[in-house]
Amino acid sequence: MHKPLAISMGEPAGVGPELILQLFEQRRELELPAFCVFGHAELFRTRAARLGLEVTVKACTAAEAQDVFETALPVVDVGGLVPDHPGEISAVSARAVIESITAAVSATLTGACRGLVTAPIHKAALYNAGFRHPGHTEFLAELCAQGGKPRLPVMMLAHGGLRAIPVTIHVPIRDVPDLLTRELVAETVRIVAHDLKKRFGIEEPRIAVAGLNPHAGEGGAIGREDQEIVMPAVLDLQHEGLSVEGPLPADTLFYPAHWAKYDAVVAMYHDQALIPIKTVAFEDAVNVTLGLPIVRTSPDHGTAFDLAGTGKASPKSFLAAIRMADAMTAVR
Ligand SMILES: NC(=O)C1=CN([C@@H]2O[C@H](COP(=O)(O)OP(=O)(O)OC[C@H]3O[C@@H](n4cnc5c(N)ncnc54)[C@H](O)[C@@H]3O)[C@@H](O)[C@H]2O)C=CC1
Ligand SMILES: NCC(=O)COP(=O)(O)O
Repeated sequence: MHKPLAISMGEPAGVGPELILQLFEQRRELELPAFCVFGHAELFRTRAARLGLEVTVKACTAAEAQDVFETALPVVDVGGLVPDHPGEISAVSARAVIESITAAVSATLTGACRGLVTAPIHKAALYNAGFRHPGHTEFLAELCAQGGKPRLPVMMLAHGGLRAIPVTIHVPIRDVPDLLTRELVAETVRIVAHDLKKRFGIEEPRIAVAGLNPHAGEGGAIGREDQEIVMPAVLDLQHEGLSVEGPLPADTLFYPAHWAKYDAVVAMYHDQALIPIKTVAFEDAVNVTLGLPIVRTSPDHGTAFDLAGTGKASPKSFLAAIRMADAMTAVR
C-alpha cells in the first residue's frame, strides 16, 4: 500500500487550511491519494465549521493516516497556539507553522510519508517571529542536509510542459548581479537536468538559459554578465553533454511557442521566471523544489489573506500540487 503524502498546514490565517479541507471533502470524486496534514487538529475543526464543511478531523500518526483518510481528515498534531483569525497576521502561530514543516519533512525523509506538499506560509509573519530562511525552498534544503552541507535549493514553477526556474530566489533585485556566478548558473542547470530526468522521466532535457540583461546584454553593450557569467556556464554545460542553449533574450523566451521548444527555462531571478508562468497558468501551476532527496510540491500562490475564511479561493493549484507529488512518487 502507498504511504500517504504529507501536507504541512501553512499559515493558519491564509487560505491553505480551507483549501486542504475543501479538497479532502471532495477526495472521492477527485480520486485523491491519501494524505495527512501536519498541523493543528483544532484549527482544522474550527475552520471547517466556519466554512460549513462537513469534515471530521482526526488527530493520528502518519502510520495511521492511510486508514483514517477514508473517514476523517488525518492530522498529525504539532501542538502550539494557533488562533483562528483568517486574514490576520499573527506571530503566535509561527512556532506551529515552522514545526509543521519540520515534522512533515522528517516524516518524508524517514519514509513514513512518500512526498511533501506544503501549504503557503506568510513569509513576513515568520520573519517577524525570527525565522531566518527566506522561504520553504531554502528551509527545505537545510532540513534535508542530514548533517552535511545544505543542498543548493532550486525552485521550479511548472504547468504541463512549461517549466521555469530562477537561479537566484528570494533575494533583493539589487543583489542579483553580484550573486550570479558561472558555477551557480551551471550547478542550477545541472540539478534541473538531473531532476527532469530522474523525477519527470525526460531522458534528454532541452534547457534554455535566459540572459540577465535586456537582449541578453546585446554583445556586452547592455551589461557584461551575460558574456562573462552566463555564456561560460552554458559552454561548460554543453561540454558536459547537456542540451543547453543561452544566454537567450528573456523578453521573447517566454512567448509560449518559443518556450514550448524547451523542457525548461532557467531564468536569472525570481520574477523573471515566475511572472511568465503565473501569467499564463496562475490557477494551475505548481511550485516544485528540485535537488532534494524528497519530493516537495506546493501550490504556486501565497496565503491570499484577502480571500482567507471566505471559501472563495480556487483549490486548483493545490490540487495540481497534490497530483504532481502523487505522480512523482508513484513512479519511483
Ligand atoms: N509557497 C509559499 O509558501 C508561498 C508563499 N507566498 C507568500 O504569501 C504571502 C502573500 O503573497 P502575495 O504576493 O500577496 O500572493 P498571493 O498568491 O497570496 O495573492 C496574490 C493575489 O492572488 C490571489 N490569489 C492567491 N491565491 C488564490 C487562489 N487560490 N484563488 C484565487 N485567487 C488567489 C489573491 O487573492 C491575491 O489577489 C507572502 O507572504 C508571500 O511570501 C507566496 C507564494 C508562495
Ligand atoms: N513566489 C513563490 C514563492 O515565494 C514560494 O517560495 P517557497 O516558500 O516555496 O520557497
